Order: sequence, then C-alpha cells, then structure tokens
Amino acid sequence: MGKSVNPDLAKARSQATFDPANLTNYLYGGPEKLRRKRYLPAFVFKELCTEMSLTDLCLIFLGLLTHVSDYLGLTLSIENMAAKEYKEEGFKSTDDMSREEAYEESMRRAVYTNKRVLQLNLQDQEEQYYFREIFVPGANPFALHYVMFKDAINTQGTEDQIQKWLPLAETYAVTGTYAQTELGHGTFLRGLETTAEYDVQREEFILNTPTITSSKFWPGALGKTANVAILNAKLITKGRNCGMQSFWVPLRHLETHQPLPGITVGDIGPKFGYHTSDNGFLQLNRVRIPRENMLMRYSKVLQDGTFVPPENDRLVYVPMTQFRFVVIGRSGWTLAKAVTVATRYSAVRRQSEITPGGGEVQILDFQTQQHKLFTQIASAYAMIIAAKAAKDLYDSAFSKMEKGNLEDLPMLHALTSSMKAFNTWEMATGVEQCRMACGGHGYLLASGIPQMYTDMVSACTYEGENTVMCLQAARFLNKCQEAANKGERLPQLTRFLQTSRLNISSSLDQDVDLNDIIAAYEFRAATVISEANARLNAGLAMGKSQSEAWNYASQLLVKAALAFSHWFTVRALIENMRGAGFDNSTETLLLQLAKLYALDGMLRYSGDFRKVG
Ligand SMILES: CCCCCCCC/C=C\C/C=C/C(=O)SCCNC(=O)CCNC(=O)[C@H](O)C(C)(C)COP(=O)(O)OP(=O)(O)OC[C@H]1O[C@@H](n2cnc3c(N)ncnc32)[C@H](O)[C@@H]1OP(=O)(O)O
Ligand SMILES: Cc1cc2nc3c(=O)[nH]c(=O)nc-3n(C[C@H](O)[C@H](O)[C@H](O)COP(=O)(O)OP(=O)(O)OC[C@H]3O[C@@H](n4cnc5c(N)ncnc54)[C@H](O)[C@@H]3O)c2cc1C
Repeated sequence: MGKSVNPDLAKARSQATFDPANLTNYLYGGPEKLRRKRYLPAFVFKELCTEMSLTDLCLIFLGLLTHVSDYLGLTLSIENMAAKEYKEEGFKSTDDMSREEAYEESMRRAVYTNKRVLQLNLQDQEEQYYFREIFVPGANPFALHYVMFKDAINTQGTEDQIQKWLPLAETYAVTGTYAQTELGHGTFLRGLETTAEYDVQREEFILNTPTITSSKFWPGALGKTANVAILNAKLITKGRNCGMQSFWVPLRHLETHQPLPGITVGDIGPKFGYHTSDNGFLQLNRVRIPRENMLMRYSKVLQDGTFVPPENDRLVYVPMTQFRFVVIGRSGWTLAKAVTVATRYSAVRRQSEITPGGGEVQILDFQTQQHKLFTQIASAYAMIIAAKAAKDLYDSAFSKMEKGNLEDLPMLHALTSSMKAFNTWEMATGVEQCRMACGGHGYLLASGIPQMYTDMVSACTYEGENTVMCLQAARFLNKCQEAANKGERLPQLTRFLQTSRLNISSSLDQDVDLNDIIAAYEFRAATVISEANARLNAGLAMGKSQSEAWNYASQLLVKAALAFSHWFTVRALIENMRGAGFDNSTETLLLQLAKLYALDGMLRYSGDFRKVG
C-alpha cells in the first residue's frame, strides 16, 4: 500500500514544470546508478523489516538478478543470518542516548553494514557510501578507515605494502585511522613533534611523542575503534631530520583490542558534534616498528639508514588533497539534504495569512521563505556540479601524477584547498539557514537538520582549516598573478588573469545573459587577485619581509581564493547546465536556477561587483 502524501506537498509537486527524474538521473550519474542507489537500501530494509519466507527471499533474489545481478553476489544463507541477527536488535534512534550508547549503536550498525558490503560484494565506492549512509546516518566510527586510512595505503605505500596491507583493511582484519594532528599542531605540519628515529642496528623505527604537545590528538577512531594507524611523524635517520613521513603503526592487540606496549590511547571527550565518532589521543613511548612499516612509495630509508628523498616532498600530502575532494563533494550533498527537508516542510507548514481573512498559507508562499530556500537549492546544485567539474580536473591531473608528471600538483592543491574552504563555509551557512527556515521544528533533533550542521560544520576545520586553505590557494594564485604581470604563460585554470575584460552587454532592465554572468565573476576574481597581489607588493615596497608582507596582505589573499572558487563554481554550473542534454523545460529551469545562484552571489558580494563596475 503506497504511503499517503500530504495534499499540500502532492499539489506542490504536481505543479512542477519539469520531470524530476531527469534531474535525479543527472545528479546520480544516470538511471542505472540511480536504480542501484535505490535498490540496495530498499532490498535490505525489506529483508530486515518483514518476516520473510525463503520463498520471498528467492523471489527478491530473482528480482535482483534481473536488475542488478552484475554486482550482487548474494548467498541466501548469509543474507538470512544477517537479517535475523540485525532484526532481533533492530534500529534505535541515537538522539536521546548517552555518548557511550550512541557510539555503541553506531558501531553496531557500522559493523553490520561492513559485513553486508562484503556479502553483497559492493565494489563501487559510491554504492558503499550510499549503503552506509542509510544505516549509519551520523558520524561513522569507521569513517577514517574507509577514507583516509585506505587512501594513504593506496597513495603512499609501495606495491608490496599495498598487497600486504590493503586486503587487511578491505576485510576489516584491521581497522585504521589517519593520525597526523597533535595537541600542539594541526595546521603547521612542519611543527609536528612526534619522532620516528631509525635504529640501524635493529633496522627499526623508534616512535616517540616526547612532549605533551606532541601527543596525537583528534584522529577519528583513535579513541576506541582503530587497532592500526597510518601515523605521520618526523623521520630522523643518521642524526638528520628528514621531514614528515607516514608509518603503519599497530596500536591495539588484534584479538584483545588492548593497547600494545608503549601505547597510551583514549577518547578526547565530548565535542560540538560528531558524537558517534571516537576522536582520540595517542602517546607513544619509544614504540618500535620494523623498517618495512614506513610507507615508501615516494621516500625511502635503506637498511643502512640512508634516506632517499621523494621527487617532490609534497607527495606525502596527497591523502589530504584526496580527502579534500571528498569533502568538497559531500558539502553540496549535505546542503541538498537540509534544503530538501526545509522545502518539504515549507510546503506542508501553514502559518499566518497573506490576505487578511484568506486563511493560513503554506509558508512556501512567502517571498522571504522562497528567498531563504530557493537560493539554497541553487547553492546545493552549484556545489554538487562544481565538485564534479573539479573532480574531472583532479582525475586528469592524478593520472598524470601516477605516471610521474607532477606539473599539475600546485594547481590541484590550490583548487582543492580553495574549493574545500568555499564549499564547507557555504554549506555551513546554508544548512543553518535551512534550520531557521523551519522555525521551532527545525530546532528539533527529529528534523535531522541540527545534526547535519553540528556534524558537518567541522569540515570547515578538519582537513585543513579553511582560512589556512584559502591562503594556500592564494600562494598559487599570487604566483600566477606575478607571472601574468610579466606576460608569462599561465596554467589553463588561471589564464583568465590575462584575458578577463569587463565587456558586459546586458543591462539591468533586461534578462541577463549567462555569458555576461560568467564574465562578471571572472573579472571580479581577476580584480580581487590582482588587488591582493598589489597589496603584497605594497608591503614589500614598505620594506616588509616577504613573510611580513604576506601577513599584511592576508585578508585580501583569503578573499582572492574565495573569489576564484566562486568564479569556478558559477562557470561550472552554467556550462554544465547548458551542456547536459536536458529537455527544454528542464534546461530552462536549471538555467533560471543558475541565474538565481549567480545574481544572489552578486547581491551578497555587491561590494566586489560594484567596485569592478
Ligand atoms: C564531508 C565528508 C565527510 C565524510 C566523513 C568524514 C569523516 C572524517 C572526518 C574528519 C577527518 C579529518 C582528517 C584530518 O583532519 S587529517 C589532518 C588534516 N590536516 C591538514 O590538512 C593540515 C593542514 N596544513 C597543511 O597542509 C600544511 O601545514 C600547510 C599547507 C598549511 C603548510 O605547509 P608547509 O609545508 O608547512 O608550508 P608552505 O605553506 O610553505 O607549503 C610549502 C609548499 O608545499 C605546497 N603544498 C602544501 N600542501 C600541499 C599539498 N597538500 N599538495 C601539494 N602541495 C602542497 C605549498 O603550496 C607550497 O608550495 P609553494 O607555494 O610552491 O612554495
Ligand atoms: C571533527 C574533527 C575531526 C578530525 N579528524 C582528524 C583526523 O582524523 N586525523 C587528524 O590528523 N586530524 C584530525 N582533525 C584535526 C584537524 O585536522 C585540525 O583541527 C585542523 O587541521 C586545524 O588545525 P588546528 O586544530 O591546530 O587549528 P589551528 O591551526 O590552531 O587554527 C586556529 C586558528 O589559527 C589560524 N591559523 C593557523 N595557522 C594560520 C596561518 N598560517 N595563517 C593564518 N591563520 C592561521 C586558523 O585560521 C584558525 O583561525 C580533526 C578535527 C576535527 C574538528
């Protein structure tokens, strides 16, 4: 029996001027991917929530075979076992649980999904993510294991190390974390104090956190879940500091889960959000690991202690760059979830009258409510589509890097740094706007929006604090501006610094031309980047050192990085909407949405746009 839909919501949906399926397919990468995304949770929920005879299961299994047999390697006996095991315990909301209970409930669900992903033989990363998100809606205790731990092995390990360690991670023979941040340092990696001193006699590294500030602090899963860490430490060999390197460090006994000798580890305590993630601390008291435990894809330590440096000492940072891409994409989807909740609520919530005596209206009829929500719908589309565009750039650059061509690494770092800052800040303000648009009910945990905010706003801090990330991107942009000042050739992504002109044909009383919108954002970015460069040079002209002049110009440098990201986002949105092959009614609507996004941005940053004319 179909669920009854609220008549106001049904009416609103019936007024759509486009076919939502076109958009859904586009957003999820096509009808087959969408079908898979929908089929998996539906299948598992059906299996879990109704008493099923073996006949039912066979019918579903046969049904699956016609749809998704290309990846489901179901074995009924295992399915039955998983169903029984989970059904008896069932789902419990963590909203009013203690932190301990909430962590245990999330762990129970995460272990269940880990098992099911293996049983269903789900290989596709996105499908794994969709599947997990259904069952572990909050912070997943295995998040670091799924993302940074495995990515670090894949990108920093030698082929032998990958062969040895990745299967352990894939089958959960070990559960991992990525331990880099210390109590005293998160941003300034050259300030990390944890040492890995090479003992040439025993061909081992001695790991040590010599001070309280060198204690690893914040890594997810460190508090209870992980039994191995990819740990970043200062390598010291032959008396020389060779900079930050990554090491495979066992933390807890694989059977008893007790900390190993020399290891002090625990949870850092309650946080603003992310309650079901056990972020922890770790102290190492001269813990020994074999030489083979250093991840040696790019840099090596030979048996005699000789350090072989990497071709580029930034390659050790690749796992962070990779994860920044994950954050860029997920920010858009988080805002999409929040604005979906708020928009549906606004269709069914009747409050106040527009015409006295005319009866209470759907709050979606208020122009102020439309402005709050439609701008966030547009922003969610913009961030999701810009993330896809950035990922295309990333994939092409990364495949070159894998062949040893590192020329795109600076551009990649700048793009991921600036877009991670831009998207997470936009997501944070957008989710909060959606919460407030729902009035008191938005403040209920049951609305789902508060947890989206408290969990995800941490993305403005982790994986590179946003201001710091903007300044990183500004290093690249400033270099490009200096090259432009000298008439030198620029990377493709920043050639607009040399070509951007303000020749807008639109006037305010006509429907604005989309090419003019892109040109306006391009010109604004070029102007802000040029102004930041001018302020830096003014600082130098005042006799400041390079670093003092950098600090003197840093507020404008942050603005330059954000203006660059805003331009990249608007351009990606308009170009992808025009080129996506939608039918006329859908394309018309999406271009209208793109204009709304761009014009709203011009209003929010009207100072920049007025200044550049
Ligand atoms: C939303 C998705 C949710 C999914 C589930 C999530 C669950 C998990 C939740 C949280 C996980 C969180 C994990 C973490 O937070 S891991 C720790 C992250 N920490 C950081 O990001 C540290 C940030 N700091 C730095 O990266 C560096 O210290 C620095 C870049 C700020 C400074 O580097 P440094 O070498 O000290 O100095 P410079 O600025 O002088 O840089 C030198 C040189 O190197 C270039 N460079 C720096 N970083 C990179 C890089 N990553 N890739 C490439 N190149 C890099 C830099 O550009 C300089 O080059 P130059 O300009 O040519 O001189
Ligand atoms: C929920 C969560 C999960 C995390 N998970 C992990 C994990 O799994 N593994 C891990 O290793 N780490 C993790 N972290 C740590 C995270 O990476 C750090 O918090 C982050 O890198 C910021 O560093 P910090 O905390 O030292 O902040 P700081 O760098 O001390 O930032 C404080 C202020 O100083 C400013 N500042 C710092 N440097 C500069 C500069 N050069 N120029 C201008 N301003 C500057 C910043 O802009 C900010 O306003 C996590 C953090 C959180 C919140």
